[in-house]
Amino acid sequence: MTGATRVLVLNSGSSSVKYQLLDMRDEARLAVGLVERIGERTARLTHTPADGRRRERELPVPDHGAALRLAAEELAADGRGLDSPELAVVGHRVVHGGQSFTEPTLVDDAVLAEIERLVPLAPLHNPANLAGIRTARALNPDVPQVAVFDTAFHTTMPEHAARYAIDVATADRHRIRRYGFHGTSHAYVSRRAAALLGRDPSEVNVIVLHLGNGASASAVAGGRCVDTSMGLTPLEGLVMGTRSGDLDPAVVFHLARVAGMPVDEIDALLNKRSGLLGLCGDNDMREIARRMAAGDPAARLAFDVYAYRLRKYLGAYVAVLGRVDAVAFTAGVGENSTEVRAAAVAGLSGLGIEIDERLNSAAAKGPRLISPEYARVAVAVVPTDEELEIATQAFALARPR
Ligand SMILES: Nc1ncnc2c1ncn2[C@@H]1O[C@H](COP(=O)(O)OP(=O)(O)O)[C@@H](O)[C@H]1O
Ligand SMILES: CC(=O)OP(=O)(O)O
Ligand SMILES: [Mg+2]
Repeated sequence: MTGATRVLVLNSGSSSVKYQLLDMRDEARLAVGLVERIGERTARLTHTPADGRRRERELPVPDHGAALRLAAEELAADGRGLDSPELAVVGHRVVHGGQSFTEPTLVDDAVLAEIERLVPLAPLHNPANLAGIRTARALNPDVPQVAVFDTAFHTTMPEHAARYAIDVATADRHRIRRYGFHGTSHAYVSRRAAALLGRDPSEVNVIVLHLGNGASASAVAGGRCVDTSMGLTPLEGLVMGTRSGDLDPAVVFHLARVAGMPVDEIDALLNKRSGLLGLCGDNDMREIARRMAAGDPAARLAFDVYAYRLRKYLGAYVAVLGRVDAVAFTAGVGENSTEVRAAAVAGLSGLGIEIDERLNSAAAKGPRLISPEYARVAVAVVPTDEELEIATQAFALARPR
């Protein structure tokens, strides 16, 4: 491999920026960083270069542009700033690509304008992603920027899965349909699950359970997504750390009419104060497991609601796929919580889905099977790596051919 081989990956959330600098020759991480609490009185930056000597700073960071300039300063202090000739491309996670973007895309002014046009569909995420792209461009106008969309992998969903059963004209006018998110992770993990079975992705049907702070399930048939649990926004579907997931839409009318809540307050309630946090006051699954072990009934209920929703989606996606070869657990909770994995598949042996308790609780890293050998469906733990996937896609697009 000749020429520049480094990729900077930016993942801008609503109040944080995560970044990684990778060298694509060996996929080594040259730096990993996080700026959190952007816009609050003091933000915190954590930067860990390849030597593992972590640096931390607390300071006010007003917006995402300022966060990226700070990250660039830290990288420059390592001799790896955005002006380095080794930098091949900057890859950006962009949450909402609507129906416009089905693949990673080299950013130009038209692409920026289209991401801007999608802001009403993702008011918390897309502005942060845009700020990241604009700032990276300003810091080095010569380095290509590639946008990798959370929604892209789900654009293969058939119309009957993507449509809500509402008036078609209204839906179309306002671009209301099911888009799905976490696509980079679902794509990566479904491919890795196929590899774990020693099969080509085109030959296998996989259910992926991405369980982080945000959580979503997807049904992947022969490498293509056919359904996913998030919808117009990342609020639909599974119970999450702070989001309710599925509920009767009439709950919203009820809160407005009977409780007198303004729409922004309902939005905040369902997105930020619901899910596990709303049910028991904690959104960290480790804490919930600890409280549950100590006999705390609220934590128990939160866990049961979470696991029950997961089980329902598993059953639904067995029906969607007809034949399932693998179920893959991923992200913070999926990779680490033996309790959640066990509860999610409890009672599903009739569907061929079961796990081996010893394998499930073994302390292991990396992709691994946790189902008994005789089981019809392979159940696996497959660590996700959205940053590596974004870097790989961005590098492939930006490399001179
Ligand atoms: N050892 C663990 N056991 C159970 N849950 C864990 C463990 N480690 C992390 N988690 C959970 O993972 C979640 C965060 O997942 P992560 O994929 O990092 O989230 P995101 O990227 O969406 O912010 C938290 O709820 C945390 O409690
Ligand atoms: C889209 C989404 O839900 O992302 P996250 O899990 O990072 O909040
Ligand atoms: Mg994550």
